This record gives sequence, C-alpha cells and structure tokens, in this order.
Amino acid sequence: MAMSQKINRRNILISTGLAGAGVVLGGGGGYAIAQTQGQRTMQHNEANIIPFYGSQQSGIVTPQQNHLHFAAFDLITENRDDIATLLKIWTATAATMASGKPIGEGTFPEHAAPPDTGEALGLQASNLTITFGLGPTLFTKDGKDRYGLASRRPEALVDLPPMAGDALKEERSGGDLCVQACSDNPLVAFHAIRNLARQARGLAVMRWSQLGFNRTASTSKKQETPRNLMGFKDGTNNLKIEDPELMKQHVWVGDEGLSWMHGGSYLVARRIRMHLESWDRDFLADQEKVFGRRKVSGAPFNGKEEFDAVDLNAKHPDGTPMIATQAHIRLAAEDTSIKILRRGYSFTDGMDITTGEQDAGLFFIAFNRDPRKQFIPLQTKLGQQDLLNEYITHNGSAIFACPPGTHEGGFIGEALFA
Ligand SMILES: C=CC1=C(C)c2cc3[nH]c(cc4nc(cc5[nH]c(cc1n2)c(C)c5CCC(=O)O)C(CCC(=O)O)=C4C)c(C)c3C=C
Ligand SMILES: [Fe+2]
Repeated sequence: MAMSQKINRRNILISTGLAGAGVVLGGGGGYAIAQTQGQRTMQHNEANIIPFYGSQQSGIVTPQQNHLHFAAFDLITENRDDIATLLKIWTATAATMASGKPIGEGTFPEHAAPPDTGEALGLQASNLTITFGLGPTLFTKDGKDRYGLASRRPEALVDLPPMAGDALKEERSGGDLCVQACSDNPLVAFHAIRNLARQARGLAVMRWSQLGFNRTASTSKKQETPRNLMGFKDGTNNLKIEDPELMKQHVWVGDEGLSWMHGGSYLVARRIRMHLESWDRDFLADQEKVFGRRKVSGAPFNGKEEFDAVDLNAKHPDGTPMIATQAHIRLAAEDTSIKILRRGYSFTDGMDITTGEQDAGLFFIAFNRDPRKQFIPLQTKLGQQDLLNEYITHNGSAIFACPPGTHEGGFIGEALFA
C-alpha cells in the first residue's frame, strides 16, 4: 500500500467512485461536486473565488456571503514570536482555503494526521473569506503587558464599556484573536475554522465560537435585502460597497493612529438573543412600531417602498411622529454622522434547556473606522431607549482590530511585529 496519497483530480474521482463517469474538469482553483441524475460531476468555477491577498482583508467590503463560522481564540503561549508564527501559518492556510485548494497540497501521508481534515474536499471555494482580528487582551491583560506590545495597542481598540441592558457572558465574550469565516457553503466556513483551530494547537485555544446562517444584512446594492428572525428586512439602509467614499469615511482606518492599523478596520461582535416566543405574540402594528418600518414591504412609515428615504420629521395629521421616538431606526439613524457597516447573521444554538425557549437571534457584526465614535455611542443610545430591548438580550460581546491585508509571502498583522 502506498505510504502517502496525493489528492489530485484523478484521486478525487477514484475516491468518489467517479472514474470514467464523464466528468467536467478545469485547471487549478476550486472544484465542485454537483448532483446530476444520481452522478456527481466535478465543476471548476473561478467565479466564486475571492482573492485572499490584497491591500485590505477580504470579508469586510466583500458582498456578504450567506453563512458564517466565527471563532475567538485565547493565546496560551508566553512568547511573542509564537504569535507572529501562528499568524504566518494562518495567513498561508487562509489563502490556500480561499482559493478552494486543500491544505498541504492534497497530500495524505498514511502514518500522520492528514494536513487537511477532508470534509471540504471536492467543494468549491464558495466565496470563502477569512478575516483575522486582534483583541485588546493580546496587548494588555489584567493590567499586564503580556508580550511587550502594550505600547502598540491602538487607542481605538478600547475595552467595550458596560452598556444598558447588557447581560454578557464571559464564555461568549472577548478573545485575544478572532477569525471570521464567511462562505456561501456552511461546510466550507466550518472547515476553515476547524483547520485553523487545529493549526493553532499549542499556541492558542478556541475561547468561543458562533455559527451563523442567512446573512442579516446586504452589503452590496446588487444583493436582495434578507430578513432577520423577527421577519423584518434587515440591511436596507446599511452602507453599501458601491459607495467607496462612505467606506473610506466610516469603515477603513485612515492616516490616524498607529501605522500598523492603516487600511484596517475594527470589528465589533455582539451575540443578541431574540425572545422569539414573546415577539411572536406581539401584534403586527406594535412589531412595526418597534422598528419604524413595515414588516412585509420593509418601507419606512413615511413611505411606500423599501428604499424610500426615512423621514424622521414626518408626522401624522394629529402631529404625532410617524416613526416613534424610541423606534429602532430613529435611534439608529438620527445622528447622521454615525454610520457602520453591518455584516451580521442569524443564529440558533437550539433550545435553552433552562427555559425551554429557543436560543436564537442575531449575531451582530459591525465594522468601524473607530468604535469610540460609532458602535459605542450608537449602542449606548439603543441600549437605553430602543423599543426593541423588550425582545432582545445582548449576551456576548467582543472587539477586534483587523489589520490591513497582505501579499503572498507576507502575513496579516506583520507590521505590528516588525
Ligand atoms: C449598535 C448598532 C446596532 C445594533 C446592535 C442593532 C441591532 C439590531 N438591529 C435589528 C434590526 C434592524 N436594524 C435596522 C436598521 C439599523 N440598525 C442599526 C444599528 C444596530 N442595530 C443601524 C445603524 C440601522 C440603520 C438605520 C438607518 O440608517 O436607517 C433595521 C431596518 C432596516 C435596515 O436599514 O437595515 C432592522 C430591521 C435587530 C433585529 C437587532 C438586534 C437583534
Ligand atoms: Fe439594527
């Protein structure tokens, strides 16, 4: 028996029982196995590969994919060089996976654990993006400068302050590092996190993770607005990547602050549980009042169509505001200088066995140029006043600095360690 197997097109055919089955093959890139009349055919599709390398990390202004696997990690090494080593390995592996190729060039040595866990073999890249972030505790933890990096902590990478309504759980919050894997195939996103976690062995351990399905925002004008688990269109007034000026203004770090973050962005994640059982008992008019929009059409109360401009000054003939003073969109939109790029997902982790209720909601992700001026003031106001608060609880929270992108041979965060 051969001591090692090389995964190539022919081997994939043999292992999937397809040799001689009339398959379609392409050169390089990702492979798809499609179900056709009971037979699986291999398809090659460059169209669903999002390049990992570039001046900015992918997964931020990328049109939002449908599935998420997000993970936060804690470093267990005491050596700063180990962090750079891990980021080097992760960068190279992320680039490989984003191109739809197996890790380790498809080699499967017989007497060693396979370099790739295998569950995504034969699948296309499915627009996989992998975005890395560095948490506040990588720089300072319990008042200690763990790795001699405290002076390199960006001022914008603040510890998120306690906010009204928070019910945060330690085990769902924080982290020294994060990895956001987004893909149109949930298995591809899962495979990415699984394999990166595996490569971190001995250096970092997973602290918490979250699977997300069905994006709850659109980030491109070409995408249809999805619905969240409350049944409302979510993402209508999100920033859209077709507006690069707005991205520059609100998402990407400019010349301000430490140079290693120029061209990066700050990611804020919040696990927001929805109390779906009580929401589902609320009458439609009240549900719509909570958001300030119609449920079916997504139109604001002052308009007819989803994309009609929100008019916060619109009043009923009796002088009362059409959009309630504590409606979600009023509070989120009234300070027009504050904008964020929302990139969240619906989630469910099954049933809460302590209450019998569904443990489901919105895994909120937002990219900010400076969270002190964007997410924090926004959530401070929402936490205090939002009508939606009756139906949600924030139980996980984290913030990460996502450095700029890199080129082949470089690694994410390189300038921090230079
Ligand atoms: C701190 C920021 C925000 C949190 C947290 C948040 C939670 C949250 N939002 C919805 C549903 C909707 N949000 C909508 C709009 C909207 N939300 C925020 C910010 C936060 N939301 C902003 C900045 C906006 C845009 C406001 C505007 O400019 O008009 C909408 C309306 C449709 C849309 O524009 O996307 C919905 C619906 C839920 C369910 C939720 C927590 C579970
Ligand atoms: Fe919102």
